[in-house]
Amino acid sequence: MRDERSSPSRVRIAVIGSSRVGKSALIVRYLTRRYIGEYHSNTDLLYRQTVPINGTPIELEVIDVSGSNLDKFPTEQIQWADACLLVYSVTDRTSFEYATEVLNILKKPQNSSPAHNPATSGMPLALLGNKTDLDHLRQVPTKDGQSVSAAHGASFSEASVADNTGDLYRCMDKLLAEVRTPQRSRKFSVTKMLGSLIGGQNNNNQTTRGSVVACPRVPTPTRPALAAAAP
Ligand SMILES: Nc1nc2c(ncn2[C@@H]2O[C@H](COP(=O)(O)OP(=O)(O)OP(=O)(O)O)[C@@H](O)[C@H]2O)c(=O)[nH]1
Repeated sequence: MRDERSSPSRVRIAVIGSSRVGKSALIVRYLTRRYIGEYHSNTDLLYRQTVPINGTPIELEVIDVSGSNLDKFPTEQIQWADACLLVYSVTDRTSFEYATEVLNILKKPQNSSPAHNPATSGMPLALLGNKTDLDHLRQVPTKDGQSVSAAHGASFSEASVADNTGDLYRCMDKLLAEVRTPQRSRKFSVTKMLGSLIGGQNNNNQTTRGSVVACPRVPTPTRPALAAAAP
């Protein structure tokens, strides 16, 4: 039975995956129900929106971890988050291997990885295979995603952000609902990290539409304004 008193008023999700798997498209789809086909960003983005979870308004913060810097493991972003969504493309085996690698690191015994610490232990995890509309190009069978997620205690979904299949909403809603425990202690200043994410004085590219805020760490002129996706 749910304990409403333990519900956090704010939930932070890190969305992690290789480049071009559809992380940005997925986040914007979830937050706005709209699909923007082309994004160009080589930096992390932060989105904020108030969403109702089981009838309770939750302040949702989502970090879209850029897939351009895969050589640098996203330790800070994972430590900042309450839950992680690992995204791969079913048409890209390498992206599945990267998501598996991240799950492996997160589940390694404590102290064997800088990302694994008391702040990430027990963190809700979800694995999502995107682009199921491109089934003719599929390189990752559904059963592979199922077995890897089961082995790591992560929930598993496949979805097409382009086709707006319902699984992506169920996946995100489930992850949010799983974040039931009070905010964990953190190893570093969240305020400082958010300051670096949104770029301090360089925050003049911030785009707001309703309660969705996209905050580029550095100006990214090639990224279309989020407002373009809204009615
Ligand atoms: N066919 C198809 N294309 C998709 C889907 N989701 C996203 N895309 C496309 O995949 C490409 C990459 O999407 P992005 O959202 O920019 O991917 P990303 O993971 O944020 O990429 P990085 O910013 O490089 O990390 C874009 O051309 C999207 O239109 C999907 O469900 N089906």
